[in-house]
Amino acid sequence: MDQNTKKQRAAEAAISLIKPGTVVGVGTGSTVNYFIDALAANKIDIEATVSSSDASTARLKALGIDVYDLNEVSTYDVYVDGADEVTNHKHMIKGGGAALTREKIVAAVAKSFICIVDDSKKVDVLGKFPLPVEVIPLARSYVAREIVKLGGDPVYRQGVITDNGNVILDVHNLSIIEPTALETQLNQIAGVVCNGIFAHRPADLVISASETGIERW
Ligand SMILES: O=C[C@H](O)[C@H](O)[C@H](O)COP(=O)(O)O
Repeated sequence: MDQNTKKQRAAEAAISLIKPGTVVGVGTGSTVNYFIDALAANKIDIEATVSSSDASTARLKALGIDVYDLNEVSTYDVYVDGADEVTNHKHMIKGGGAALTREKIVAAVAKSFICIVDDSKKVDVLGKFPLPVEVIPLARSYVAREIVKLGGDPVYRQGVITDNGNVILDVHNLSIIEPTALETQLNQIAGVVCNGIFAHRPADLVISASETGIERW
């Protein structure tokens, strides 16, 4: 079974957790694209969505699904998003598609976070996937030097501007033993907008698809 089929199966497994009449939080990426398509195909009568990126907003609207501005919503039940890595503790690395900051905000407003992945994303320790850090453009070199002091190897993601007008540093060679502490530490560097560790707000449920079926934890 190829990776895209697994992504699709994880996305479709999340559909049964979506209740009619509710607002649904929608993440970003190829796995979430399958979720958006399944939301439309299953014709679940949701009230609307809130979205974590311009790309997801465009896909939702193209399929006739309403998108609320997050400022119109005080809270909502379920946020569904993919991840680049996820652990048994439901900590994640996100931001491979540069959408980490809006994802963290939209996830923060949700009562629960459902992470949908194929089984290649499951890891014991975060950090093999280079950690995305969104940075104010003016601060790029300064932030990179500060990250080197923390033991990481930052690489500027050339040609990528986030939906917020910022740039991304991908930090290689981190073994993230204490994700909550590193999430906080990175956020304290002046010029960092957000980093891709989701540990302060982990997932509540991970749905992972493999050759043999769906695993939930
Ligand atoms: O910025 C992108 C997001 O964090 C994605 O959720 C993450 O990169 C996983 O993407 P995909 O489902 O395409 O593997």
